[in-house]
Amino acid sequence: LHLGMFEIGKPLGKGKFGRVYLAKERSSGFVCALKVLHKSELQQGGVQKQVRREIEIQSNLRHPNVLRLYGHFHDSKRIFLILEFAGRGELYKHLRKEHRFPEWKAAQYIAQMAAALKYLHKKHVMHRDIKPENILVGIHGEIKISDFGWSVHAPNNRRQTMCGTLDYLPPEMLAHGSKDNYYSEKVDLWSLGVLMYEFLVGEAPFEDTPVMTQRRITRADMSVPSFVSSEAKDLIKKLLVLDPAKRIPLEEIQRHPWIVKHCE
Ligand SMILES: CC(C)CCNC(=O)Cn1cc(-c2ccc3c(-c4nc5ccccc5[nH]4)n[nH]c3c2)cn1
Repeated sequence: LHLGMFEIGKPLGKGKFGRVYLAKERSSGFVCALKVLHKSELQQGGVQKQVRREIEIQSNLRHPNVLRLYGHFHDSKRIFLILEFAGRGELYKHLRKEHRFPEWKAAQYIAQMAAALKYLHKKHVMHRDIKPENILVGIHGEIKISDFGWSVHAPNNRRQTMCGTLDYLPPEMLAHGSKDNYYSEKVDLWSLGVLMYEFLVGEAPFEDTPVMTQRRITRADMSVPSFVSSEAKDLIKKLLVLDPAKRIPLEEIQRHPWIVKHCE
């Protein structure tokens, strides 16, 4: 594996720790997204061990709704990640353009997210930092979750908050004031509820000033507009539950009437 075997195309995105380019593997014609990380920047950010761990984890993940990491290689200065190319790009751009998704589309996306999370949790991988900015869309309209922890930074209309948006943080990660305290994979159920709300309403349920957002999250203080169907509202209410143990489990999401109705 080395850079010469790839023909580099247009930039696909840029961020804090790296740029991503459309790339084609010369001999096979295989199209991928080639991400370039500079070792010096990783050192400065103190994240090189984390990146090695993430590469190890993601190389072993195989699911239609989880973005593939096919391989990686490096030269003296850079690390190259061979990532799956998602033919329809970033989900948040579609969401911004359409303002909000029709219920059938939101239900299909949530069903795919639940399937991806079920797969990740089974492999004891969690907290994939669920938010629209971390989701790509494949050529057949299927969603691909990725962990952009390293990259989201580009100025365009991603949520402009300091260290990434608070909107998706569950109460148990705010309560003790630090992100490092113990959390279980139930955090992903809360974030899935926030994602579902944003798909259907066009804005996050606790969107406010940073201080107010934290207060509203810890009180689960949100209201669902009347144009949202009662079945959808029922599922949102079963995900945005303060007590992690009381959130609807992934298996039950896939059997929920709102999902079944739109995913026959
Ligand atoms: C440490 C390492 C294991 C982390 C691995 N994960 C990432 O690097 C997360 N990441 C994925 C990307 C990314 C960004 C854009 C794309 C695209 C893509 N397809 C597009 C189609 C049209 C317009 C833009 C597009 N971007 N496909 N695959 C991508 C992958 C950027 N960062």
